[in-house]
Amino acid sequence: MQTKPYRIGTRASPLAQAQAREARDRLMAAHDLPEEAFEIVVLSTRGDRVQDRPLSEIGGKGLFTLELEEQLSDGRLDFAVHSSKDMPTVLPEGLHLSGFLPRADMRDALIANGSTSIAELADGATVGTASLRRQALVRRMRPDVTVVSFRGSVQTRLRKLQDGLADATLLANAGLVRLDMEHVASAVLDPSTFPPALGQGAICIESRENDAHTDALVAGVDHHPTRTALECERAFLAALDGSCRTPIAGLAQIDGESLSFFGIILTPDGTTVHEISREGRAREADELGRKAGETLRLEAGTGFFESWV
Ligand SMILES: NCc1[nH]cc(CCC(=O)O)c1CC(=O)O
Repeated sequence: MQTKPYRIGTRASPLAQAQAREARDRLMAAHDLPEEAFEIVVLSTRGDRVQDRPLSEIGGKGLFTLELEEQLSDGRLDFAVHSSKDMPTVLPEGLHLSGFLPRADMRDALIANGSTSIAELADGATVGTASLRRQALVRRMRPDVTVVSFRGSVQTRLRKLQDGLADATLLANAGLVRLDMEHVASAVLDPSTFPPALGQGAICIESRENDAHTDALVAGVDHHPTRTALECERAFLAALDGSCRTPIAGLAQIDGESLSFFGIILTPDGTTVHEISREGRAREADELGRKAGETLRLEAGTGFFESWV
């Protein structure tokens, strides 16, 4: 019997803390443990502190996980809770993703003062987003739209919208749901025309590879179909060397033993697009994602990746 509480690491944003509580609540239910068996440790990360520049400029996704991973590696934390889409494909040595909670809504929500689609936005409207994927997907449909950088927590971005810094913004619907803010969405966008980020909507748990005790705990909440979908999506991302500089989107869906995958890469202005769809077996998720990424990489050619970095 564990005597000290499990130390759960999370970033400080309200969304990150809601995700940590969801992981804790699921672990409590799965193992019939009291709330006191867990302690949620809130850390501020470099990615959270630097909000005036796009992520792609300040060093990418790793900045959101660095502080948590340091404390995880040296044993100050037992595990960390993250949004899968914020996780780099390569983790620090000795750490692994030991669990995936059941994926929530993976779609993007449009928040646009009444417009219920990208097509309906006013001529020359301004869209606030710091995501290269969202920027490219919007500009693909609406080259007349101007994109302005919006970073910060969900609350910060909604405040910027209210302050008139843009006519519309896009947020992960899963985040709105977790914050009980679904009502702010003007529309939830169809993944076939507005594909999500790889990993969007799925909460993951990161822990030490040699910590069998934590692995056994986390196994109680690991959701197999979500893990399989994420294996495919992360293999796709890794094959494309998914730096934060390439607009990239996609989705793996599991139906029993089968898997269907859709992936897309674009130039930031949305004028050049390469897409791929693949059907296969769930048990080959990793290979299917990797091959889809390699195929797309060849099709696009090296010039595609070098044209704007
Ligand atoms: N980059 C920030 C981030 N990371 C994960 C989510 C949403 C929650 C999720 O995808 O599970 C968000 C906010 C957003 O994109 O609106």
